[in-house]
Amino acid sequence: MDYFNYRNDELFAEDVPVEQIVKQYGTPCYVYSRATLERHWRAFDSAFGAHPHLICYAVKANSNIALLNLLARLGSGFDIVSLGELERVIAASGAPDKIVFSGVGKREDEIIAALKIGIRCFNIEVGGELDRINRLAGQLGVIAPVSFRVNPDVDANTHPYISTGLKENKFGIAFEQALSEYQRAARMPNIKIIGIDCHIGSQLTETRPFLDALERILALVADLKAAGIVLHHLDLGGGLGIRYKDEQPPEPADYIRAVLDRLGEADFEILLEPGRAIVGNAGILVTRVEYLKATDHKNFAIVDAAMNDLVRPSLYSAWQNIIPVRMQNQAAEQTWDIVGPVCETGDFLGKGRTLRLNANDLLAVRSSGAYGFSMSSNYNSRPRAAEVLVDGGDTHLIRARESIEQLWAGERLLP
Ligand SMILES: Cc1ncc(COP(=O)(O)O)c(C=O)c1O
Ligand SMILES: N[C@@H](CCCC[NH3+])C(=O)O
Repeated sequence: MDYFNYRNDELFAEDVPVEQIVKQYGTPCYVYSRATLERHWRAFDSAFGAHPHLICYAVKANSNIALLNLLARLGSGFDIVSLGELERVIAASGAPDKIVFSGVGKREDEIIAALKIGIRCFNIEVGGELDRINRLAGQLGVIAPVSFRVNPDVDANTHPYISTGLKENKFGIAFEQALSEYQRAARMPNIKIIGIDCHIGSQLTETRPFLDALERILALVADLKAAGIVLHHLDLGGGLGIRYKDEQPPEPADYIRAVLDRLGEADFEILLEPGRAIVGNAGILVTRVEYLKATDHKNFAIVDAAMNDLVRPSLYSAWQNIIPVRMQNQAAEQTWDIVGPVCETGDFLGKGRTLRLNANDLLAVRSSGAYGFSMSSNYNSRPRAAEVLVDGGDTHLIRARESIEQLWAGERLLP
């Protein structure tokens, strides 16, 4: 359920006609719904009831500071993977002690910044990172709170590019090495072990792989306890999928109930790092049809958004629904490839879509709130799209469309 619906054949974002947003801000344009974003976050948070927990929204899914700030106001924590994301959370008034820092390649300056600001936890993904954090914490005279991201080697049953919990993936400490890494950490003077972490992949549509991973993690937790290492929290990562087409992912409440049922009396604080499930269906990408091009083989609708704005179709062959902003019956129904202006054959937003189209029509690509703007680029020297947040009947420009001059800001001619 979201808040992008038709009223009298016209698409609305909450109470605002999408056409009105386009008149004000142009295309291509990302449009987000505050009500949807907040409802999705609360669905995770409330499912825990009284069980100690922290929802750490995965900033990479959509890192606009207005959205981060709305989540911070709800009490959200944040899962970050870079200094840039750390600074975004701070700029959005996120609480440092609710930040967990994931990622396989944390640089020294990133670790130092996180230690200085006092984040909740480092999710360590490689042995050398433990040594580095211990050394830098010592230099700063602080104790670093850590957990290890363990690779449980379970099949998340998702697209191979977004599966992260198999032993051939680069992520996390190998399951077999985890115990000895924890023991090594326990001997370090500037390290405090507080938890364990895993994240097995993204766009998961079943509960089973999550529970398989949890089983592996709990086995390790028992081994750690036997070795005298007691944990405060379990971080089960993100990855819960959304409906793009006909997927039927579990509701957050179903997933969380299954986790809590399995935990029984165990009173670990549970951390989750959902990204897509919170913001994916809270956003659309609005684009205008520039030209219609019919050939003997195919019909192309050439639109003004492209793979630089939304790369998921090109990168993962991801299917996202494309719908008209205004339903109309004048044009004949035909099958279209919806393509962008970028000079790549792989530049498409959707293929084989049956639509009634005229040049100049507006289209909305649904489910674009996650990994849409945050993965956008300037390829072909295309300024990045505007981002607009709708709140009931109000619209807020939360990121201005990039100007042409911004494209080469920072570049220099030789003297
Ligand atoms: C460590 C980590 N946590 C959380 C997420 C968020 O994943 P999702 O957007 O699928 O919930 C990701 C991305 O897959 C990740 O790599
Ligand atoms: N960017 C991917 C998901 C990767 C998640 C990052 N760990 C997508 O659009 O589906």
